Amino acid sequence: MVVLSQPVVENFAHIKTCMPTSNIFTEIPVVDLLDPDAKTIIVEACKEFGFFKVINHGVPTEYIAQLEDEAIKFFNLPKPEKEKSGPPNPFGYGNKKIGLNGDLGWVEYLLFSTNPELFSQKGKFILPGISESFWSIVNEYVSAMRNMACEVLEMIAEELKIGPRDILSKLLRDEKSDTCFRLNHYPPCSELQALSGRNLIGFGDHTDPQIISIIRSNNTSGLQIALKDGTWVSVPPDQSSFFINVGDSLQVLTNGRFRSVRHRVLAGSLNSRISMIFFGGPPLTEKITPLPSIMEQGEESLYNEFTWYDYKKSAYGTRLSDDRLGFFEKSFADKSKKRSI
Ligand SMILES: C=C1C[C@]23C[C@@]1(O)CC[C@H]2[C@@]12CC[C@H](O)[C@@](C)(C(=O)O1)[C@H]2[C@@H]3C(=O)O
Ligand SMILES: O=C(O)CCC(=O)C(=O)O
Ligand SMILES: [Fe+2]
Repeated sequence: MVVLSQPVVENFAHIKTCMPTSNIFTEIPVVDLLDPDAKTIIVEACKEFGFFKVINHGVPTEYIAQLEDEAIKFFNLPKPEKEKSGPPNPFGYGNKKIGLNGDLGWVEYLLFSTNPELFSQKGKFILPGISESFWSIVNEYVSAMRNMACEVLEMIAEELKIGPRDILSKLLRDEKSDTCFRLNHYPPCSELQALSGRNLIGFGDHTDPQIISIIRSNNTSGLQIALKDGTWVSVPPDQSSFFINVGDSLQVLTNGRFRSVRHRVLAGSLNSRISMIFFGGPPLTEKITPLPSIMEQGEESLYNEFTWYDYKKSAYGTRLSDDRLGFFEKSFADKSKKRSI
């Protein structure tokens, strides 16, 4: 169990709450990476849920444990120490404020770019609260996540028969890949639970903008995903497995065949949740458009053409729960025309 010092009762008045749901996601697709049928299960899961769990992943447990220990050490530091690495712009330490447009959650976090140019200046780390050893553990972990994300993307390319095996994974292997990494800590909040039976929203509902995200957490629940019909279901935690999300960019690259999954995190009343998320993104100049090899004869793109830079620029101007992809859908112009009549 994670031992984190209890937070002082802080003001949670501006943070949204919701009733805990009893819906447990029991049909969660489980992908055994050593199973020869893994690629079929992955593609089915990406179409139906945009989400699945990975077991037999081969990531050494010591990488995971070391990183979790470092994260706990960091989040246990006194507030002024942690704040030396903030406020996030968008990288760095953040507390409750998510993004730049007024979103709040019961969470503190560290957000990193995995591109060292953004973090080191002549070998000196820009985030003062982050030691070199912490940084090197993050690097080891991120490179294990990149390998796993690429393996999954290669299985997808094979199963969909969309040309070279690396047609998707090369976007993450590119040295200019715009990938980021996040450590989240959701302190428990027993007071609210006792007062109202409600849970604080740790991280509000959203889709991830990138191609693919890999979530790993300790054994504390909180992650929920929305099914196609909009029902929220709770994902049972499993500290030895990884959970994979389809991001907006992969939805576009597959012309809507895969579903970018809406998800959120509820803070618990008893235990801290610690999560680490790898967000695999393409280079900024990459055009995000349906892969020509996936399109059937006569099929049209559902989206206007844009680069990852265009998408990110637009995404950073939105609130967490906004439909970011909506602005780029071809039907968006028609929808807004109809609305104004
Ligand atoms: C409110 C916001 C936070 C976010 C940038 C945004 O304007 C909209 C997308 C958000 C999100 C969700 C997934 C990842 O956690 C994240 C790092 C990302 O790439 O997009 C966050 C952004 C953030 O926290 O800065
Ligand atoms: O902390 C988690 O488990 C998920 C958080 C998340 O979805 C995100 O940071 O984008
Ligand atoms: Fe997310």
